[in-house]
Amino acid sequence: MGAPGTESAIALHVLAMPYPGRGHVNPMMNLCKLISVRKPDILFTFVVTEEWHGFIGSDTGKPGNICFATIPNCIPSELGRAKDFPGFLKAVATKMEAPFEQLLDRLELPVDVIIADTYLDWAVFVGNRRNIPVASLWTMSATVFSLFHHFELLKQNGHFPVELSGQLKLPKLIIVIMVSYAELNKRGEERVDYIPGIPPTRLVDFPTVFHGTGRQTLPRDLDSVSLASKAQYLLLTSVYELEAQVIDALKVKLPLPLYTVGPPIPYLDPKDNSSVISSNHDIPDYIEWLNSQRKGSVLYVSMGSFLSVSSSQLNEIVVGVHNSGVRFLWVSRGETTLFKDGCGDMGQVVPWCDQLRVLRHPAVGGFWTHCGWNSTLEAVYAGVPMLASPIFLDQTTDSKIIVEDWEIGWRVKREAGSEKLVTRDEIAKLVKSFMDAENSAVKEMRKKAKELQETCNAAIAKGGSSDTNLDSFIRGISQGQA
Ligand SMILES: O=c1ccn([C@@H]2O[C@H](COP(=O)(O)OP(=O)(O)O[C@H]3O[C@H](CO)[C@@H](O)[C@H](O)[C@H]3O)[C@@H](O)[C@H]2O)c(=O)[nH]1
Repeated sequence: MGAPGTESAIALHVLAMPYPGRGHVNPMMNLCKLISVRKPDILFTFVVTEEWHGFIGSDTGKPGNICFATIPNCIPSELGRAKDFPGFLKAVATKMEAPFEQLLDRLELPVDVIIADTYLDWAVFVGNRRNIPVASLWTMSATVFSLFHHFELLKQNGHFPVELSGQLKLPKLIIVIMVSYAELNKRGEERVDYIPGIPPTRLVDFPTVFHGTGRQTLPRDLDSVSLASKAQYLLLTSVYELEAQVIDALKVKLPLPLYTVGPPIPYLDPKDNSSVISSNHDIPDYIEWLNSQRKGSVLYVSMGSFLSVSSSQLNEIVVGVHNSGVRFLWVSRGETTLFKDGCGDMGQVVPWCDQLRVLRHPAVGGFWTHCGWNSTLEAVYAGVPMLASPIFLDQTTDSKIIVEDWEIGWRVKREAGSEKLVTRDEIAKLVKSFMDAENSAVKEMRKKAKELQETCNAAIAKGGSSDTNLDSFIRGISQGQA
């Protein structure tokens, strides 16, 4: 296991078990880093499949007291999991528990605490069976947790099941889900106003698993959220002030201590941009390119690490952004052929980037995002407004939060109703105005994004909500208290 120092120097042995997906592994690792900075005598064993170890095993920013341990590749490969998402979820639910237990038996140092992703609900049973406290880590918004938690209320109020016209259809071979508001009828516009702490929300903005074929996987979401209550702690990657009323309402209802500890990123000095803009030899080309762009002029485009929009829609987006005349940095996963004529000096296309570093770069003035919760929090942390283009799951709800509750973004699709693709001309117009620094609505939105950034900075500063919560959680696990 390679523990640093002697066993006696280790105050606590924590086993961290992320759900195998980028949007889950990243926040789990960052949480471990945040705890480890505060309490270097905690040893973390970070458990991933062998495949995931290949992806992240060379993490150079990881302190010595976080060590990897692997379980075999008992689930479908990350590289093809979007082809059969329900099948992937089933494998995660049924195939990982046994190797995880075998690993627990193999470890030399007994495990004092397990931090497991909420979607790995079997980890709660393992912990309870072995008398090891479990902290369940929820990597989506508190709002989405609460919507699952209050599922019965939706049923009682006739809001589940609802037939929103035209179900989302999944092609047999490749799941390419564009959340097509167009396919949802007027019922989708109805607002649900009785979930404690959640502002009135349209049905169409509920997680996609509440509608159509998305419902196939809803039982898993409901089970995981329900079983989280059997853990000893619930950790949320949200920031208290960003969803205060929802979190207060959940705290009243849940039988276990709940801590918001976000954003789950390695904190940097918010005023220090030197690592972003200074020149040195390991600066990637895209950062060099950003360094040469005007302040707030670049649109950063990233549609997530997993599912994608349909290729016809993507084509419209590529041409639309290009025609907008706005400069862009685009994370493209395999769709580079769409940039047929290259980008000239208008843009950069990269297969992957250090997203947080990009978002914090002064040249970046907007973020076209699929609204994954990590990306959403990173944009808030960086004070960057968003063009919300959700694809599936919780992203639809995040998009509503960004646009309606925080008012720091615009929807790419504003209305339910049309089945048509968003056209290149609509996109070009939208992007042009979204990035127009002289536009009064944009000025207001950028101001709000900066205010929310301040809120976020206050939460992680000494005595702020996330800072205090992290300390309380560490105290709790150190003293064996919930
Ligand atoms: O070029 C890139 C692209 C992404 N990222 C990082 O990858 C993570 C992506 O996470 P997220 O934005 O949450 O997207 P997904 O990977 O799609 O996240 C999954 O997990 C999230 C948390 O549960 C959910 O909110 C999403 O809906 C679900 O798709 C973020 O930390 C990004 O900074 C990079 O560093 N570089």
